[in-house]
Amino acid sequence: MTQTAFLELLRGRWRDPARLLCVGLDPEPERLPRSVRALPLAEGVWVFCREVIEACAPYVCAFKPQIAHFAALGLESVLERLVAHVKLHHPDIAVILDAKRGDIGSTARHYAREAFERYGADAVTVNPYLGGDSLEPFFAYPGKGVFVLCRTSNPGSAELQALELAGGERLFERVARLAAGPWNTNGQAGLVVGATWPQEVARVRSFAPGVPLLVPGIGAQGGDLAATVRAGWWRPEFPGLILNSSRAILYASEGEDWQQASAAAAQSLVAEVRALLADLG
Ligand SMILES: O=c1ccn([C@@H]2O[C@H](COP(=O)(O)O)[C@@H](O)[C@H]2O)c(=O)[nH]1
Repeated sequence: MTQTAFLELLRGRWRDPARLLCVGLDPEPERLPRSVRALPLAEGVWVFCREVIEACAPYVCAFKPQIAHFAALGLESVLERLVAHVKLHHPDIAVILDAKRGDIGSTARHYAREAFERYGADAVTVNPYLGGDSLEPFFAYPGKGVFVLCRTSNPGSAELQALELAGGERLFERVARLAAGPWNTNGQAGLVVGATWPQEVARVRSFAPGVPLLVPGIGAQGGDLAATVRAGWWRPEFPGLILNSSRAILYASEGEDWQQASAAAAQSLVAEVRALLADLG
């Protein structure tokens, strides 16, 4: 069966231009609602994530499972099942596997296979530190999105990513230029830029026009939603922003009304984005 290319999935969901939300799936056993914690761990994580997917599906352009949250618990099979669930029940919604892979080519081939063949993700996050050749195995997959870490949301990200290179360009700017240009051999490149750095979102947008930006950092990390949308939004038919929120949606309520609480949090984020876009004109 041919799969829809990642950018086509985004275009489909962006027919509603405010549907820029990506809900991150970062299960944390101690934060699961009491009734879910009563289940065996694998069953609890499956039920919790599946219900969040169902509650939030109307509001999202993508889901982003974070692989460490599953692998650390030995729950890779739950992750496989969740991706398959999205692909079966919501085939128009993209799954971005947040794995931040990066290694020499021979190993990177296995990471790419893991993301796209084992898990069946539509896109994956990768670390560019080893250079363009380490990313080739990911870009070798036609139609699969490759999100290159550019200016990450964490407090220490400037330590390396903002270093000034000879000639004055900063490292993250070089990454943006390379990822949008020569590295992007399958035409499905994206960049990861934190909502905690809206000015850098604007810089990255100027180096990578029209490239989708995966923007974590709103919600639990306190990133600036309004400034981010203004800085990174591209065009009405291709807004170019995937705004990730994980904990603020997943754990909107840690009580037994969690499905409704997650749906309400997702809906209100989309409403906020809609109001911001109306202001943009
Ligand atoms: O720069 C980055 C890159 C990835 N992440 C990941 O996104 C989510 C954010 O979770 P919140 O609960 O919304 O803070 C998480 O999976 C990170 O690993 C990021 O935060 N920053």
